[in-house]
Amino acid sequence: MTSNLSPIDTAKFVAAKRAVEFVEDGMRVGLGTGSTAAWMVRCLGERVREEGLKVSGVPTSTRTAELARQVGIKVISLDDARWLDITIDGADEFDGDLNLIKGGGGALLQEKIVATASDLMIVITDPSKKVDTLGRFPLPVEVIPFGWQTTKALVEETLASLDVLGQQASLRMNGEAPFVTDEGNHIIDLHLQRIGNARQMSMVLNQIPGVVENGLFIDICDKVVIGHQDGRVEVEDINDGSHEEGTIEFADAENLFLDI
Ligand SMILES: O=C(CO)[C@H](O)[C@H](O)COP(=O)(O)O
Repeated sequence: MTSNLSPIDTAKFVAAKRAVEFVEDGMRVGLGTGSTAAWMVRCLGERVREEGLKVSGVPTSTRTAELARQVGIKVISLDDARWLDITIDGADEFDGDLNLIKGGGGALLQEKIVATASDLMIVITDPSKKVDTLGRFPLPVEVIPFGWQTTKALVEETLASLDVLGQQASLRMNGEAPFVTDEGNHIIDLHLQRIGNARQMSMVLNQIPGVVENGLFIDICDKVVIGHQDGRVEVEDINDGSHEEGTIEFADAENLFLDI
């Protein structure tokens, strides 16, 4: 099999293509955000257009909503759906218990709400994002703009009392201005290197006034689909401990990308 996609995009496509096989007719589907999730939206759109699959999608960002509409997926709000059958999203890191760091793309708040409202949460990824212990990727923390510098100082004080190696916190920027999320908030990235107790870290961060949510997803993800650049795909399920392997045809991936 050949494709003009880069090896990393091929791996993302392979994971996305396998993951959308879990979507069934009539399902309400949470649509993640990021470059891997974008492949999933394209692959799901292909099933909608070519198989007549009927799904309603709840996007986790304005970017994803726009792409979903472009590829023919019916878009509804979470309030319309109330509860979802499945969510498929990317991640910045995952560990052996399928706990995650998310929010590299700045959509962690909607992503966590949508994933938590889903019967099944699937993460799609390439193998490079697997870690023994979370924390190599900077942990995003969404904070309200009011008094963000005070909130940042409180976060730094809290880090000093926890089992972490690094304690540097930086405001995420978009050029010269602070990055603004879809909900009008800012993001503080925590450069920790290693999070010894992710569950505790998540709970403690969310107790700080001004913090809206953090990017640790604990006990939320059910399955991880890992795509490889040669077309191999692995599916791990944390609930039943299963591990399956297969292959995905990726020669047509580029067309899907260019068409939409
Ligand atoms: O959490 C996210 C966005 O908030 C993304 O899922 C995460 O950043 C992974 O992105 P990509 O697939 O582009 O590597």
